[in-house]
Order: sequence, then C-alpha cells, then structure tokens
Amino acid sequence: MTSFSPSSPVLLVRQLRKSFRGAPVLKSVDLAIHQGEIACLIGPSGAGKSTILRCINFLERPDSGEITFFGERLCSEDGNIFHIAPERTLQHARARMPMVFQHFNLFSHRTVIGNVMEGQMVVLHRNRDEARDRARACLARVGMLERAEFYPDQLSGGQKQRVAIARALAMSPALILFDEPTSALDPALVQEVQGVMRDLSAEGMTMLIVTHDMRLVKSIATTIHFCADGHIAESGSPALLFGDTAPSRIQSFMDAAAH
Ligand SMILES: Nc1ncnc2c1ncn2[C@@H]1O[C@H](COP(=O)(O)OP(=O)(O)OP(=O)(O)O)[C@@H](O)[C@H]1O
Repeated sequence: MTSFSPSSPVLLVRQLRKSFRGAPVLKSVDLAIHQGEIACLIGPSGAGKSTILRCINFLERPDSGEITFFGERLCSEDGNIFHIAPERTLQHARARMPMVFQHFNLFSHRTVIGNVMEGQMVVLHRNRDEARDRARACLARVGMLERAEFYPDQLSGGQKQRVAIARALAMSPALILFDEPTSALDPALVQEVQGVMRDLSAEGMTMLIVTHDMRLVKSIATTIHFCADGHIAESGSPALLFGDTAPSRIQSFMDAAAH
C-alpha cells in the first residue's frame, strides 16, 4: 500500500535495531529524510553508520523497527511480531534507492555502459535500447560518456566511482545512498567525485551519505546526523552542528577528525 504525499519524508526510520551475534550495534535509530535533502551521517568509527544504510536497503536484515520508503512499509512491528515486506517489494525499493559503495562494486567483465545498463534491464525491465539511451545520458551527466566502452580496470578510482554514480542515477532513484564514496580514493581523485555529488545536490537529488570526509559534509550537507553508540545522538543543520554553539561531543569528534 503506497500513501506518499510530497510533504511526507521520502524515508522514515523508527526504532531500528540490529545486533550481530548478540552484540547490539543499532540500539534504536530514528531518521527522516525529506525530498531534496542531503543528509550526511557522521560519527566515530564503529558507531553503526554503515549498518544503518545496509539495514535501510536490506543488505542486512534489521531485527526490529519500522522503515517506510516512499509511503511503503518495508518493515514494521505489529505487537511483538516483526514483519518484513515480500522480497519483490524490497527489490523494487532497492532499485529506487540505489547504493554507491566505497569500493565501487562494478562488474569487471562488463564495459562501463554495460554496468550502467544491467540493473535497468534486470530489475526495471527496460529494453536494451531504452537502457542504453538512459545509460548514455547518465554517463554524460557524470562526464564519463567518452569512456562508455572501457572496462572498469581501465579507469581510475575517481572514474569508477563516477560510473557507479551514473549506474545509480540510471535507476531513476528517489534517494541515493552513499557509503563512504570518497574514502577509497587518492586525495587527488576525491575532488572529481565530490564535484559530481555537488552537481547532483544542486539538481535537487535526495541523498543519504555516510562519510568521514568533513570537506564533503561542509560543502554539501543540508542536514547532519551524528551517530554514536548505535543511536542518532544529534541532528541539525551544518550551522547548528558545526557552529560555535555545537554540542561538545561533536566538537570533540571534529577536533579528533582534524588530527
Ligand atoms: N556483518 C557483520 N557481522 C558482524 N559484525 C558487524 C557486521 N557489520 C558490522 N559489524 C560490526 O558492527 C559495528 C558497526 O559497524 P559499522 O560498519 O556499521 O560502523 P561505522 O560507524 O560505519 O564504522 P566506520 O566509520 O569505521 O565505517 C562494528 O563493531 C562492526 O564490527
């Protein structure tokens, strides 16, 4: 059942919990992402940031809580019963919130354009011509069209990540999830990926970004969520969380990140 209105959050997470082998990692996560928002999830290593992303798109199965995406319940609690939507619903949701990974996750045996066409044909059932046209448009958008027939191992890390972003765009996403998109890149290549992400933000793309890259956060975030010890401990605008009156735990985190 879909009941999405433009004022509803694109993504709503309530009381999300996840343990690994009995050890609680997400203790109760609440998060709302609205249309056009660039939400950055920051916080200490091991706080659970990537696990939040991976539970949101069901790469990891949450233990309990509620996730609503575009008005559709992906998981929910009914009394003590935890309910997860059928795999078909999850697959459809995953297609509309593709993830860009730290290590790109491109198919090495497919060309650049083949990588960008694959998900469109397999998951969205677009025909080959449609998928190719859309892939070309998305590759042009990230400045990679002239490398369409290359293979991933002929590209730099920054170029691979731009292709991964084009692949996400090709799915006509409602939200793009980014899991540390610049942390596997040489410093010289970080800028080109940041540039593409800034262009997307200017075009109104809704994004949820896990990152340790404070330059990216400062240049792009509309909202910052500070994750600590399995919770969202603070949320607010960059002005609020990075300003002179920033909460002390964020100031300490930023001081540590700067060294
Ligand atoms: N599949 C898994 N199996 C067991 N433990 C896991 C698994 N995934 C994550 N964890 C553990 O959950 C905790 C949180 O990991 P997560 O990667 O979500 O943290 P993070 O905040 O993204 O950290 P970082 O900033 O270092 O990437 C860590 O202790 C990690 O070892």
